[in-house]
Amino acid sequence: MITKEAVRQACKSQRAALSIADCASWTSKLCQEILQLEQYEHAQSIMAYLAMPKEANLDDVIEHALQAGKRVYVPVCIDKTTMIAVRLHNLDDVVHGVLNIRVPKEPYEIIDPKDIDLILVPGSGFDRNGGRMGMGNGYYDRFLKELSPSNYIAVAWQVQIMDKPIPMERYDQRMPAIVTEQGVIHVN
Ligand SMILES: Nc1nc2c(c(=O)[nH]1)N(C=O)[C@@H](CNc1ccc(C(=O)N[C@@H](CCC(=O)O)C(=O)O)cc1)CN2
Ligand SMILES: Nc1ncnc2c1ncn2[C@@H]1O[C@H](COP(=O)(O)OP(=O)(O)OP(=O)(O)O)[C@@H](O)[C@H]1O
Repeated sequence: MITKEAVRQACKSQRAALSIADCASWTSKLCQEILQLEQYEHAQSIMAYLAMPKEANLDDVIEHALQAGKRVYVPVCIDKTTMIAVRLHNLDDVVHGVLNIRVPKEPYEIIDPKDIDLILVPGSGFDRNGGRMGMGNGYYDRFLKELSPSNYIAVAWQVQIMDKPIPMERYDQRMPAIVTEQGVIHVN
């Protein structure tokens, strides 16, 4: 049997092997796909994430949302298991936090996850049934646990959609849909 960790390493190394030029070329298409989502259009508050290199980048979506007057939140990990959503007013108001991920400057304006209209969820790999492989700390699994799937959607590059099912465990949250630069994959 292939272990979850082996699949995680495969997903992560596959993403690391992407070229920066390819990622850059997919970014504007991805942004367009997200802006077209009905849930995005209707959302007054969104939670995005500040992408790591080669991760599906949402900076243009964040910029658009801020311009459109939506409230924007991004994740901040405060310990090994807990992630909070912190308001971002400006993409320039960030510092480099743990693992070099950008985070808003303190003091943090924290929101209750239940009060976010749309959460864009990152991952290292997904399958067509909404199976998700994250970075391995279970941050999003815990964060999404009590929320309705209508309030979140996964984001990835199309090459991160695996043909084989992602091994799912008890705590793993299935994604209702995945948006990539090639469109939306709806899960039955
Ligand atoms: N852009 C972005 N922000 C995010 C996440 C994410 O997936 N993407 N997260 C989603 O949960 C949380 C951060 N979780 C992360 C967990 C591990 C690693 C990571 O790269 N770990 C290293 C090993 C640790 C180390 O270098 O010390 C690795 O996997 O090689 C990155 C993010 C919150 N913020
Ligand atoms: N709701 C929860 N309560 C307790 N433990 C949890 C919960 N959700 C996940 N975990 C634990 O967290 C650990 C990491 O989970 P998993 O491998 O699914 O992370 P991931 O989804 O890949 O990571 P991330 O969400 O941080 O990107 C596992 O040991 C899992 O059992």
